[in-house]
Amino acid sequence: MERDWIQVRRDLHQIPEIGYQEYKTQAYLQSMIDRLPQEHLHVEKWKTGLFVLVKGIEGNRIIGYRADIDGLPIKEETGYDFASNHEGYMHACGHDVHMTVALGALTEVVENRLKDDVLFIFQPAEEGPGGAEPMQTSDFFQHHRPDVIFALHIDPSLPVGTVATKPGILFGNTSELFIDFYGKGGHAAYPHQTSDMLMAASAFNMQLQQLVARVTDPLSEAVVTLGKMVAGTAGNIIAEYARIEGTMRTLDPKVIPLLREHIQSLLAGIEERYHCRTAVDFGASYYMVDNDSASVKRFKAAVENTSVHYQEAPISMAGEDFGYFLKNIPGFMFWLGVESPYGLHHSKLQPREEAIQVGIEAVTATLEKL
Ligand SMILES: CC(=O)N[C@@H](CCC[C@H](N)C(=O)O)C(=O)O
Repeated sequence: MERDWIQVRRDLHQIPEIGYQEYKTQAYLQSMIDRLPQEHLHVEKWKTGLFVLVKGIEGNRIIGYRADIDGLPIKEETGYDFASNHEGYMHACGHDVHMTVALGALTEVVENRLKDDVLFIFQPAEEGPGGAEPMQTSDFFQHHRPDVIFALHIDPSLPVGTVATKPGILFGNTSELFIDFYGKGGHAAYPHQTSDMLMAASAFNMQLQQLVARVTDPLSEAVVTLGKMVAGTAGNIIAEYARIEGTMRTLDPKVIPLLREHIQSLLAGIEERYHCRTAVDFGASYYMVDNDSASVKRFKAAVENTSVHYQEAPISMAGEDFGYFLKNIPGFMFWLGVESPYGLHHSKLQPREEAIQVGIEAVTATLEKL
């Protein structure tokens, strides 16, 4: 059956919702699945996500395919006439494309049943606080645990028609970082009577970067980014409170606890120097995406039989909670080229929509051969 996957992607693009708020998204996905012949389908809700099991002809194995479904708190600036209807939120990480490709592959598999069962996983909260780990503890997953699993992520830097991955580590380990600074505010003209939290948070930011320069082994690879800092109320009031939000990424999972330990010690110094109290929360952490070499080999062979071009990918410090699936089940993740002048997490991200059909072709071919 011919479907307009570009329209589906545009519909999903208009309703981005953040982690565990994906109610409209779940309802939209469910409505698309309801239109398919139901005979060999079983749909199970999990929080704001969905499991969709397609029974195969023999059903000796289960192949898992996961698509993440959440959006980001970014104000869209694409100028699309199908831009986000949710002010301040955007599918700026391509999960609208991920879901559309999954629906396309699901439709193919329902219409041309495979030998194996296929479990499609529409997973909430990839951007945080993480859905992959808790989803695996559900009864449904425990009873339909895939033997092998894979997923894709769009890549704005790759041309349309290209997919890329590698055996071994593809994405790093991550840990979020949230710190509140509590001090004493006051008049801009009397700093000696205050403890300035804007200053404390700035000092912490400068010291934090030195951890990567001087604490971690240069060969172990690490990056620490603070993406948000909030402090103060007006130009002539010394800030009594500041908050920073950030993330750390490493290739070696042992480096995350090391960074956390040094952050605690830096904060003890900040408290003493700036006469303040701090509270740190390391939020969610994601395990690295470590691709199984044999599965990558089968993926490469599968796509080489199609019009899709395969190439080897470099390691990325992006984080992906799909790593938690791969911690327990062999499989892999790959990049799908979408050629956008603006990158992931950018308000002008514009994936080329021809990539959707390429994704459907690559995923369907892989489901047949994995
Ligand atoms: C592919 C991608 O962009 N993933 C996100 C995952 C975020 C993990 C977590 N919320 C964190 O910020 O550490 C990424 O930012 O890499």
